Amino acid sequence: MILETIDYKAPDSAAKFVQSLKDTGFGVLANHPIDKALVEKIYTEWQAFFNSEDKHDFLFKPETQDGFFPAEVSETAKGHTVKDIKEYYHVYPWGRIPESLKENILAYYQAANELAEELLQWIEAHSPEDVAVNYSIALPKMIEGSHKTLLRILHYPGMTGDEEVGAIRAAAHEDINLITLLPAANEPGLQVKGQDGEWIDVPCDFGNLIINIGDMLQEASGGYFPSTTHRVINPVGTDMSKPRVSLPLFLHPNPEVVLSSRYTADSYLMERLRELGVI
Ligand SMILES: O=C(O)CCC(=O)C(=O)O
Ligand SMILES: [Fe+2]
Repeated sequence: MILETIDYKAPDSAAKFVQSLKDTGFGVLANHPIDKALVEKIYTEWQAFFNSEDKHDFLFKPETQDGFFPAEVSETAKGHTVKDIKEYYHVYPWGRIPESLKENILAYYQAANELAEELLQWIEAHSPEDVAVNYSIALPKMIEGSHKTLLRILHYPGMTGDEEVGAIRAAAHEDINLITLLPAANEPGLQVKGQDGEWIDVPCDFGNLIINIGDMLQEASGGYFPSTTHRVINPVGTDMSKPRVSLPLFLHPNPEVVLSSRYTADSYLMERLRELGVI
């Protein structure tokens, strides 16, 4: 499997991008409209937040799921028994956000949502007719004004050597949502699983934007777009002590959106969160 980086501004970018999503579940865009300087500022200021004790004032609320999730309550991926080596913060525009971090993170949330709408339009336009006919409403409409779309700021601390045996930064998993937008993180580690079972590094040049299909779009497209397994591996050697920050935006439809004859967005999400043990 090859993950080709696609120039967002090229005349055939939409067709190439959607082909990549169909073939691999992933698409990598260069030359896209997300402001790199903004992303860099966010990495720096959130790294400082995770290094401070302030984060404990924002402990997540189980009912609303916004706020800080310490490493002790971090996720265990579906089918795994060992917790991931990570802590994270869930940003929703309606949720709690540290005052000094609000401006940049909300600017990013909005810009990334706008781009996501355009990319869903690309996916809609390049879905074969027999697939598109099953979308209950246009894909960009599914996320319009959604309060469920989640921006997660992930902090993977530098490794100390005391980590639980078998634990990695993010164990192999699939995303639950429609699509995920992820700026290349400040350190490598993200890998995607090819159909032959081999792990491939996702091109992580700073400035790339990585997009992947989640289970909800796999469901809505009757399996045409695959929700591909991915993971984040631990750094080794001299990079071992380097922390890593990443910023996935999980695009979630409005809860009442019909995904398929089996699920609405809400019933699907609830089933998956129960499996993850976070509700
Ligand atoms: O940190 C990353 O690069 C990816 C994280 C991820 O896959 C997730 O949180 O679902
Ligand atoms: Fe993921």
